[in-house]
Amino acid sequence: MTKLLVFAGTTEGRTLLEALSRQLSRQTYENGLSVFACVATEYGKELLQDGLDGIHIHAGRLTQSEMTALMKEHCFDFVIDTTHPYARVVSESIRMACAESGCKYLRVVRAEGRTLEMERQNCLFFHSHETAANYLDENPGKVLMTIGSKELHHYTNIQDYQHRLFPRVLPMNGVLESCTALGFAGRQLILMQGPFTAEMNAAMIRQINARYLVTKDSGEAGGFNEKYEAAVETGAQLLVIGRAEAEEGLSLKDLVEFLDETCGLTVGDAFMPYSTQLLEASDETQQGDTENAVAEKQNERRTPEQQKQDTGSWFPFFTKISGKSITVVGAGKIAGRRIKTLMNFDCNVTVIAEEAHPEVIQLEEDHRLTLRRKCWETEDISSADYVLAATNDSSINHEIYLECKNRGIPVNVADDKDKSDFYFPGIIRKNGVTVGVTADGKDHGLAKRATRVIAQCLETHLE
Ligand SMILES: C[C@@]1(CC(=O)O)C2=NC(=C\c3[nH]c(c(CCC(=O)O)c3CC(=O)O)Cc3[nH]c(c(CC(=O)O)c3CCC(=O)O)/C=C3\N/C(=C\2)[C@@H](CCC(=O)O)[C@]3(C)CC(=O)O)/[C@H]1CCC(=O)O
Ligand SMILES: NC(=O)c1ccc[n+]([C@@H]2O[C@H](COP(=O)([O-])OP(=O)(O)OC[C@H]3O[C@@H](n4cnc5c(N)ncnc54)[C@H](O)[C@@H]3O)[C@@H](O)[C@H]2O)c1
Repeated sequence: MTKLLVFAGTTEGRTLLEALSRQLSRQTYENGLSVFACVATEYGKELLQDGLDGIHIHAGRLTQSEMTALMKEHCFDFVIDTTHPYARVVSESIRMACAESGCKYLRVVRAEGRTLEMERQNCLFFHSHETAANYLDENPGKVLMTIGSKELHHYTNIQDYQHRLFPRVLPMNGVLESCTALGFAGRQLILMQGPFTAEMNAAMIRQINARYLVTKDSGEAGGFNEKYEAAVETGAQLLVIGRAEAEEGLSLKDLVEFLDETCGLTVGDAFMPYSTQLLEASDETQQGDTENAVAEKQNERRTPEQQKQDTGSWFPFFTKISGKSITVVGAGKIAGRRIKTLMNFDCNVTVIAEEAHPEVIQLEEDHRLTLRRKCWETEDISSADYVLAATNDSSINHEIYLECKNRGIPVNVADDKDKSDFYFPGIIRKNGVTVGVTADGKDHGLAKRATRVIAQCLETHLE
């Protein structure tokens, strides 16, 4: 009998547990494997909700002595630590508890240092302040800067930085002077000394309506965890500059190989690299029949019927948008997101909406679009080359659709894909490359995840 305890809470943890769960479902004898999992956070619990048959999951933070007690009670052969790279305190406790209970400790580290899981949680990593500044220059929205004052000058090339950036710096005369010299006015500056709690960070993000939080890869002492938690909670994107020092341990693949060899298991058979897993996770969990899904995915040979199903219905022509007029009806959550994306392209955006998202209002104040605060009327689209119908009233969206058909204007209807002439893709722009992502309108969550994965990949690999 092999008894495993897995401290999860990251994508690696979930991937490992799913593979172990598949191993358990294949087990024909009783005394082969038993798996106990611990997750500390709500997020970890959410990730683990589906598809983990046969695994006992404990949710909630354990103290070191509770860990030791659990380990002594179950006499685990191996305790596998896949906790977050920034959760150093937790790793340390697990290590100590293993030493006290005599269980063998195995640490899983990320091959690339990080982090599809963090990417999903709104993190982007940059090697230098320059590349982060370039990114911010290309992506609109307010920014809470928590890198101190010495490196701030890297960010003054960002268009409109005096309005977009809110540096949080130490309350010292010299610091204030250097920030003022860089062109930051009093209303942009937050002069406060830390440490800051996650709640405090979140409140500041909300107060300035920041879309981004910029931090150095400072580890615990720099309050990284509190910033990370605040970013996750508010939905702000965390831009992390620099790399944390590498941690020692096994990659997930090596760990699985080790388990298979040492314990006579075949976990590796059901193991897919987690980037693949991430993309495929939703169909897998929805289908429930994970065994079949894995077998199918591993089978390269496809029947003609399957190949037909794989044929895309949406071709990514890249359309010349320069100088074109795009009318967006609605300025809420969805329209707002799309308008922000359009701001990275050279087109004339006109927005028709009764109520507008604050960021759209800000864009109007910055003269980057035309906003007409009114009810939609047919004439509003008369000069449009493309129309996005994104009000929260489906009958209005339908009217817009009919009017566009009447006038031969290509239209996108946010609440009914069957009425759309074009889909709005997930978009990434990096170093002059534009990527558009579609899942053929069949799975928006998948399109979103794929967009995140590709963005991360370009961020890491495209110089
Ligand atoms: C890629 C992305 C671009 C963008 O929107 O910027 C995008 N949807 C995204 C996210 C998303 N969409 C939805 C959710 C809620 C959760 C869920 O239901 O899963 C989430 C998740 C979220 O918001 O987090 C709900 C939803 N979406 C559509 C309908 C109506 C329908 O299906 O008929 C409904 C139900 C509405 C309702 O309930 O009334 C339709 C469309 N959405 C499309 C694009 C088009 C092609 C998609 C494709 O290629 O597969 C398509 C077909 C037509 C179009 O609108 O162009 C973006 C990811 C951006 C990113 O990377 O963050
Ligand atoms: N395609 C997608 O990715 C996706 C995702 C989620 C939701 N949706 C759909 O998108 C639509 C918009 O959702 P939301 O969350 O942005 O809504 P929202 O409530 O945040 O915003 C609605 C916007 O429409 C405006 N509006 C309503 N009636 C209007 C009218 N007659 N004239 C002018 N403006 C009008 C409002 O003033 C507001 O700006 C919904 O139909 C929703 O079902 C699409």
